[in-house]
Amino acid sequence: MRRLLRSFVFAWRGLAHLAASQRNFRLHLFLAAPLVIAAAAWLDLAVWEWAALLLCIALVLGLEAMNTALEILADRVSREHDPVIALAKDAAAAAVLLAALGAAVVGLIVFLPHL
Ligand SMILES: Nc1ncnc2c1ncn2[C@@H]1O[C@H](COP(=O)(O)OP(=O)(O)OP(=O)(O)O)[C@@H](O)[C@H]1O
Repeated sequence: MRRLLRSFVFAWRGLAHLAASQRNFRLHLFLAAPLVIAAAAWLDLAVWEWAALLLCIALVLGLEAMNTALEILADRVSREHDPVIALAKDAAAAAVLLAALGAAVVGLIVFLPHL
């Protein structure tokens, strides 16, 4: 039980760091996600629609977090210009982009019929 609690503390610390240091993460967490949730509540969406939207929010935020983790590690490995680090960072950025595009498509599929 104490181990589980410690894991939550570490994860919470990670969230606090992301919110304090990453502009994109802040935008998703404090602007995009609340807007989507407010619109979903206003439109009285079905359970599956809520599930799809919440999953998208979690996916985008989670991949933003992983992208930041990789950037931090890459910067610790080398601050010099390195084509391999560029590949790794670009791939992580692509993961975020793909999730954001998928979330946008899901948003259109869910919201358009209600509007
Ligand atoms: N050490 C490096 N060597 C080579 N290319 C790099 C290096 N660091 C960053 N880059 C290039 O710059 C891009 C942006 O990297 P950076 O670490 O500045 O991320 P960022 O601007 O903070 O991105 P994000 O908005 O996703 O947080 C990378 O995708 C990569 O193409």
